[in-house]
Amino acid sequence: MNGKAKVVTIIGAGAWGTTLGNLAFQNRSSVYLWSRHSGEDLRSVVCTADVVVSAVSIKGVPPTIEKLQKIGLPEGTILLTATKGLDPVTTKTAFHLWREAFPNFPLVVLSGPNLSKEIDRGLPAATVVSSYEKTAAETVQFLFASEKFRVYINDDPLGTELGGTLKNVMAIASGVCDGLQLGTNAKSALLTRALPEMVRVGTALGGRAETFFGLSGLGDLLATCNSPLSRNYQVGYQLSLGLSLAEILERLEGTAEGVNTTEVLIRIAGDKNLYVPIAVQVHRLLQGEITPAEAVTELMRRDLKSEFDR
Ligand SMILES: NC(=O)C1=CN([C@@H]2O[C@H](COP(=O)(O)OP(=O)(O)OC[C@H]3O[C@@H](n4cnc5c(N)ncnc54)[C@H](O)[C@@H]3O)[C@@H](O)[C@H]2O)C=CC1
Ligand SMILES: O=C(CO)COP(=O)(O)O
Repeated sequence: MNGKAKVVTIIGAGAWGTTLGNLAFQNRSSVYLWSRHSGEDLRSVVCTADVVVSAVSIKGVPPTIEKLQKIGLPEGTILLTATKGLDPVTTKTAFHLWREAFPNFPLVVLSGPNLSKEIDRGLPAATVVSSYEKTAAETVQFLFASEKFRVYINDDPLGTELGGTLKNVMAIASGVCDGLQLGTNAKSALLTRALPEMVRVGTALGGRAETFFGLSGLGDLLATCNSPLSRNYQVGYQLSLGLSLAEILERLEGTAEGVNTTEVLIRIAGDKNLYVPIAVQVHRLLQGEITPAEAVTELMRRDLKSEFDR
């Protein structure tokens, strides 16, 4: 299948699934947006699709995979995952889960600095689609690319996905930084130190270091850590104003994956002996063990070290 795909089925009618559906529709694809609440038969909309997009949050990935395994997808269907999270049961990324479940299907990851509300307004943005199967990546590239949405490809799906996943933890920290009005120096220090922490974890989990300096790593870190549109940023910001995590999540519009990702990341870091000082403080904050101000103090009073150690 070359050029623009004709039929795209998107599973997950949340903010991101809806935005991706609109982008493909504007490119003249036939788009089915499927939600578990719609009552529509999933089999009928996936079996005719050239591309099946998973835009569910991480907790929706295992049940979605299970449904599709029962249905049995036609050979050659391209699977695209747009989830940014870590599975709390296995600690795996969505790419890993999809790869294990559908080893013989072309699998593509889409991740980048993509705040859906800005894309919905028609503002320009760029993203990355990544796959070990170049033809599949190119098909997805043409499916979504437009004058408003520039789509790059690469061949490091794990690194691409982990950039988008790990920056959500940093976005919580960044929201705290802004909520406490710590200033531009502090924010610059935080984001600059966040990147090597992401690289450390991301490369230990199989991503390539250079990928984290691209759109799906640094790009998404900057977008999410600087925007009140980010749900993860909002979690940190509102914690710093004194709201409880439960109150924030209750009122939040949509999913803040960083809350679960932080918990899973701390387990991974423990198992693999990875140094993740920012994530540790975000975790303690989310657990209610420390206040936002104490988290900042803890980060500032660590042993002095060389900038490029560990
Ligand atoms: N909103 C955004 O700007 C972007 C979001 N993402 C990622 O896309 C994913 C979805 O995000 P949003 O659409 O914003 O979240 P959302 O909260 O608006 O929607 C979540 C979607 O997941 C589905 N879902 C949740 N649990 C499920 C389950 N157990 N079974 C089946 N489906 C389930 C919901 O029905 C809904 O369609 C997240 O991993 C997020 O990090 C990625 C890029 C941009
Ligand atoms: O991933 C995103 C932007 O690239 C969306 O960020 P939030 O999930 O924090 O809203």
